[in-house]
Amino acid sequence: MAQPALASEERKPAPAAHTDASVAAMTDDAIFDALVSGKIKSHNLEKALGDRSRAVTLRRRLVELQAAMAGSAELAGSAIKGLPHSDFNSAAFYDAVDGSNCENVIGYLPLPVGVVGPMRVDGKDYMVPLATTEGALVASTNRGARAISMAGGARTVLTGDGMTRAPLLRMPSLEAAAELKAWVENPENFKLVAEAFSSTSRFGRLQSLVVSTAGRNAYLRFKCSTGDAMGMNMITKGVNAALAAVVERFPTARILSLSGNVCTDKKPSAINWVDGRGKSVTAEVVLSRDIVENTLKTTADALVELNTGKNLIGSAVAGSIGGFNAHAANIVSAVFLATGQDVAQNVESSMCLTLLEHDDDPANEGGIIASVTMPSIEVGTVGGGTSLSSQAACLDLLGLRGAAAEPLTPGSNASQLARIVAASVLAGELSLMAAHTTGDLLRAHMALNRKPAAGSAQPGVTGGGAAAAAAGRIPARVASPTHGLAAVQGGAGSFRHPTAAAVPPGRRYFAAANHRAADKPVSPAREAPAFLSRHTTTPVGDACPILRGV
Ligand SMILES: CC(C)(COP(=O)([O-])OP(=O)([O-])OC[C@H]1O[C@@H](n2cnc3c(N)ncnc32)[C@H](O)[C@@H]1OP(=O)([O-])[O-])[C@@H](O)C(=O)NCCC(=O)NCCSC(=O)C[C@@](C)(O)CC(=O)[O-]
Ligand SMILES: NC(=O)C1=CN([C@@H]2O[C@H](COP(=O)(O)OP(=O)(O)OC[C@H]3O[C@@H](n4cnc5c(N)ncnc54)[C@H](OP(=O)(O)O)[C@@H]3O)[C@@H](O)[C@H]2O)C=CC1
Repeated sequence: MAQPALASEERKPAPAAHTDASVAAMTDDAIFDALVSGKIKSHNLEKALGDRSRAVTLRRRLVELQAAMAGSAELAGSAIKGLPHSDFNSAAFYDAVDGSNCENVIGYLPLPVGVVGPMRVDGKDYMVPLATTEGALVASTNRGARAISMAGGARTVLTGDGMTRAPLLRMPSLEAAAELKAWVENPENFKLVAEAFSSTSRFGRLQSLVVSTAGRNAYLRFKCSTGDAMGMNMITKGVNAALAAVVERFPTARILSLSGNVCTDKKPSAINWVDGRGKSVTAEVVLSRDIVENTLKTTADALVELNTGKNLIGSAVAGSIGGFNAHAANIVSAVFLATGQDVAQNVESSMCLTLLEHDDDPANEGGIIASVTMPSIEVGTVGGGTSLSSQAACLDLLGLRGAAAEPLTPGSNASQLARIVAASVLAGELSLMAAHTTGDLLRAHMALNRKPAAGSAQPGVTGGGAAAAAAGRIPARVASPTHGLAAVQGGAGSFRHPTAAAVPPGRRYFAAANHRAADKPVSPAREAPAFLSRHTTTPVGDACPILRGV
């Protein structure tokens, strides 16, 4: 296949830079102002400062500000404080865990939490936390998020919302199994069963009950709404009560298990792919040629061709169920870990159909329509691991902690989280697919995903990043001293900050002052000047780049 990667010389030039030493000598307040004004990039802090703890502290201050722009200013402040970075209150943690999250506890496992964003989803900006040990994942998703926000944001639709549980009943005969099915599926009897189900929860409401039979086995697939909970305990409790009503009518039925695998929980299955489980969401973004070429550094033709060959045909050849994507599971798992979801449910939650299509609108020649359709995202904002302090802080960062409060209806927080999961997957898909088209995958991972032994070159990559770029093997931006590859490979590199001229048009945040596309919405944080003025000396208003929309 032709590699339509843009030649490195066609790419935007790297911006002018501070030297690392000059940045390290600045005060924290001065660096923070430089971050806000776009003179220093947040993801370059470690390299520029040579002090990773200081980098994390400064980045947290920035994320607090960015999250404040996306929602409640004070909430964002407490969110980031709730996510520990230097010390950890293990006694409170063990108290919280006991009786709800883990048994036989012997410790805890620190996992790095990175952040992606601001990413615009349905007109609102989000800072999305990702917990992962796969270097390059956050960088990649961040690139996709940037492309999405530059395009005005992702739009999402929720096409289904119901958790399922399918107990297995063993009937004395084939006929009894058929009779059970007919009885349960009769609307009058469904009402009886639903009443018993609903008596167990203020939020769990039975939506449907479909029976599959196999010989004398009957599988009753209950589907219910679960408010803001992911809902597995809730539905299992409801099903237990509902079955009492069923068994009263069919006393010879034997309940073999509350779960008969037709649910299907934590295992691959076609039923979830076809019928949905949890939240069914589609997220879409329309990207212009400029964004495809300058942010993703590829072309529409290359993306469309690869998506067809890899995500559609390749997955079909592999006999995939719901795996018509590049790496949805990467982003789903990372968001799940950060926000306290049941990570085993990433099996079905990661089912995803990625579409990258040419835009037939003549006004968007060279652009693409990108979407992910995910029928089975199982998430909650109450229950399970969501109430542990660090995970709750990550939900706070999204403004989605706990039960949705008035005037929102119960379930709004959980469904919004599912929409953000889908949009984040869209970001990850766009960036990885772009990297595949340009041959950047391995190089990015050698740079960001493998620490070299002291003094040794990276396996699989010879020479420094700049040398590799000069040889045309890697894109200039990856090889730029402002990014990881040069550093890992021993490139001397200096820290750079963009000049007004060097900032690409359409840059969303951290752009040089006074660049703003007039037709794009303004961040809600524009209305939070008091909060901002407490946190930065950068002027609030149009002159403050961080307050600007795309
Ligand atoms: C690494 C990039 C993004 C470089 O890509 P690039 O375009 O050269 O990066 P750039 O330096 O020009 O920066 C562009 C933007 O990317 C983001 N970005 C860039 N660097 C950072 C960073 N350090 N930290 C945070 N964000 C970063 C950031 O938004 C930045 O904008 P800026 O803020 O600079 O204006 C690209 O090469 C890439 O996306 N590679 C793909 C890596 C990837 O997606 N890995 C995921 C795992 S793959 C896997 O596990 C599954 C697999 C592969 O087996 C599945 C399959 O396909 O079968
Ligand atoms: N039992 C099982 O088979 C399985 C369990 N799990 C585990 O289940 C746990 C999650 O179960 P889940 O049912 O989601 O959570 P919980 O068991 O914590 O139940 C949710 C609780 O929150 C209450 N609640 C308060 N406000 C709301 C609201 N707005 N919306 C919904 N509920 C609200 C519910 O009230 P009310 O009492 O009125 O319903 C209920 O008591 C996870 O730990 C997961 O790992 C995972 C897979 C299988």
